[in-house]
Amino acid sequence: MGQEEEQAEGGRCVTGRLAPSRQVSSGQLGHTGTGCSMADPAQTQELVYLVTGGCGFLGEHVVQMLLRREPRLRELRVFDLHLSPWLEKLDAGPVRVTAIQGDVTQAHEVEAAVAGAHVVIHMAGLVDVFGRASSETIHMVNVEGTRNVIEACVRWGTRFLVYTSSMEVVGPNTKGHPFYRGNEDTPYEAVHAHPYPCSKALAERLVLEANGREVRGGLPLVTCALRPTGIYGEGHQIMRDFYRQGLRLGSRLFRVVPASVEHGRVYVGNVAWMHVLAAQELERREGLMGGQVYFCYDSSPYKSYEDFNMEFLGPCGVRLVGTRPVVPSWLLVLLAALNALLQWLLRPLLLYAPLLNPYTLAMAKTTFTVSTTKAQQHFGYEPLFSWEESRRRTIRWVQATEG
Ligand SMILES: NC(=O)c1ccc[n+]([C@@H]2O[C@H](COP(=O)([O-])OP(=O)(O)OC[C@H]3O[C@@H](n4cnc5c(N)ncnc54)[C@H](O)[C@@H]3O)[C@@H](O)[C@H]2O)c1
Ligand SMILES: C[C@@H](CO)CCC[C@@H](C)[C@H]1CC[C@H]2[C@@H]3[C@H](O)C=C4C[C@@H](O)CC[C@]4(C)[C@H]3CC[C@]12C
Repeated sequence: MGQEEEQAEGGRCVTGRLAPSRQVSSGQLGHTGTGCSMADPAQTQELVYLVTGGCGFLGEHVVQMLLRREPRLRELRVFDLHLSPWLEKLDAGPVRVTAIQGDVTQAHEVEAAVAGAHVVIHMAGLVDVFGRASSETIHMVNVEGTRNVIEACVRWGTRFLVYTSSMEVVGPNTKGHPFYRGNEDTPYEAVHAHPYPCSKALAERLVLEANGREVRGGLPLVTCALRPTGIYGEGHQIMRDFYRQGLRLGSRLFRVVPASVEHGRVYVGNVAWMHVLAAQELERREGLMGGQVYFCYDSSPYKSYEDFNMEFLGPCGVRLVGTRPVVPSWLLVLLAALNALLQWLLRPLLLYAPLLNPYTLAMAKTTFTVSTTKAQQHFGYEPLFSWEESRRRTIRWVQATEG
């Protein structure tokens, strides 16, 4: 557990913008031999993987994990609206990495990327609970983008599709009902009002309903959805925002949510590992895994959102003031509503999108934690990183962000 190698540098990546036709440009990376790759030369490298959203927070970890833990990988296609510079420093060993700048809302771009892929991990999406994007845009990217991915799989005969869903497909709901250490079968009234959870729920349904559809060549499509809770780890933008806010406030943050509210969190490396494992096992266990949902979990402790963040920000010199909320609940509700009003009033002039709004407050105030072993039972998932290792890596990253 937790003994993953450090990310190695070296190699080169040939990136290519999508041509209007279905062909993507690609390049063979030189093998620099780092010891990071799990590839066994004796095994045939035959598989082509496509990761949509592969340049995002989770996507980067999935790309790295695939390179280390999928010995059958021949080509890895990384599809994203914005290609990241780290792609050029990837050490891909003998694997061909194809970077594709594309938009999931454009069916022809998705088709070109999917053609010839054996497995698709679809995680491209707009993660927006702060009102940065319109509900129409969120729907277009998260739902119609997912529809395009499914249709491309059917068209080109790609049989295995793993979708990155979210805990928010279940809750917290608009009524603030607690979901206390629940699992995939726990009854819960899933009622969505916000565009982001609505879009994730619709997209997840599309993916699950597509399981069993006949793809080109006559075989069935096999799909599953993974539902992370709040992901943390290296690259987590919101953690960085809290750290900067703490520094601005004189190395302090103020408790505003009761410590008794539990919030589910999971380390990004473990979420990435779960994606890789699910993708690998879909083929062997299609009868069991096809059409299933799995919460992403590991041994991260159950804590409130703020107390959990302090596990990393504390060692970086930030302290949390108050054992109870320092602001009365009604005032926080008022501030959140005021932020929403300001956002609406200022919209014609500028984008005002603070962390606190009625929706994020409701999320932070509602217990939502999972306790399940379904992924372990269905495809043998065990977290790769212990809590201690996840914490150590995250602290090191937070320290480095302001360094
Ligand atoms: N971060 C979390 O806590 C969390 C929790 C549960 C589920 N998820 C899900 O995990 C996935 C990845 O989330 P993340 O936290 O890495 O977010 P992210 O924003 O860092 O990554 C999303 C990636 O998708 C890309 N993208 C956005 N629109 C696109 C488009 N139209 N076409 C192609 N690419 C596009 C972005 O450029 C980005 O690189 C999302 O589907 C999200 O809903 C995230
Ligand atoms: C009241 C504030 C004072 O400290 C705290 C606000 C915290 C919020 C910004 C975050 C509380 C819960 C977070 C969400 C949760 O972890 C799960 C998510 C699911 C995922 O699909 C996307 C990210 C997120 C919505 C995440 C976003 C930030 C919070 C709302």
